[in-house]
Amino acid sequence: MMNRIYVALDTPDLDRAKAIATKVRHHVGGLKLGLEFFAAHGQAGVHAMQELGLPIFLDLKLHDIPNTVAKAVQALGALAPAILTVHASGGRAMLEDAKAAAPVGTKVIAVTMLTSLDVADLEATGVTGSAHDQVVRLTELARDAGVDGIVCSGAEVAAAKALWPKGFFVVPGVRLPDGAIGDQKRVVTPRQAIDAGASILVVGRPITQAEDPDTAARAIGATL
Ligand SMILES: O=C(O)c1cc(=O)[nH]c(=O)n1[C@@H]1O[C@H](COP(=O)(O)O)[C@@H](O)[C@H]1O
Repeated sequence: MMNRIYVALDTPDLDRAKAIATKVRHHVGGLKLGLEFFAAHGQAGVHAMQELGLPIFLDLKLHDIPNTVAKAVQALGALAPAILTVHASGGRAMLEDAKAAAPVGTKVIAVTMLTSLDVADLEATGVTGSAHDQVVRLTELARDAGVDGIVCSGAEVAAAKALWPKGFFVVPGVRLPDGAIGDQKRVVTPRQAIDAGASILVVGRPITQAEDPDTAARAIGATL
């Protein structure tokens, strides 16, 4: 079974990103590069990380008008990432155009409700109802727009998968029972997320902030 952990290399320091990736490369299935890394290093930084030979998840959570997102996806297509994220709340036309602009081998994945939000945060943005309802609504939108899958917390992934059995489900915000939660709000254990139907897990600080990232990645993998 392929390794389902993507390590989130959230740092603006290219040498640090490379050092962590080199340490954990045999214990993760891929590397996730996000806004922090991309803002600092752009496409050249992604190329540098591709030298490690692992699949790249480019997590830029694009959210803009359809034309702008499609053109950005087209420009990023040169990197041929395995996975690319957009925000589901950008709407159906944006999702359709993002998918149409992506290379054939790139999964376009729609972020539903960030794992750093709770119901009160959602309500402050004008959306009432539970996290479950919001994830279900955006999962249906993403599925009907023809993208490849969604990002949600481990608390909603079972409901999302029931609506979309062939979808690809990315679950971040996972923590071992004794782990520091930080800014995340809807957290489950890695094992709970996999049991509930996650296709892959995104794990950042529990690996990158550990004294020994290699041991931490192995310990998480051993619970799956
Ligand atoms: O799209 C994501 O990967 C993502 C979506 C989401 O709802 N929540 C979330 O935490 N993430 C990302 O997952 C990673 C979680 O990092 P840690 O909380 O350090 O494990 C970060 O890189 C976030 O950008």
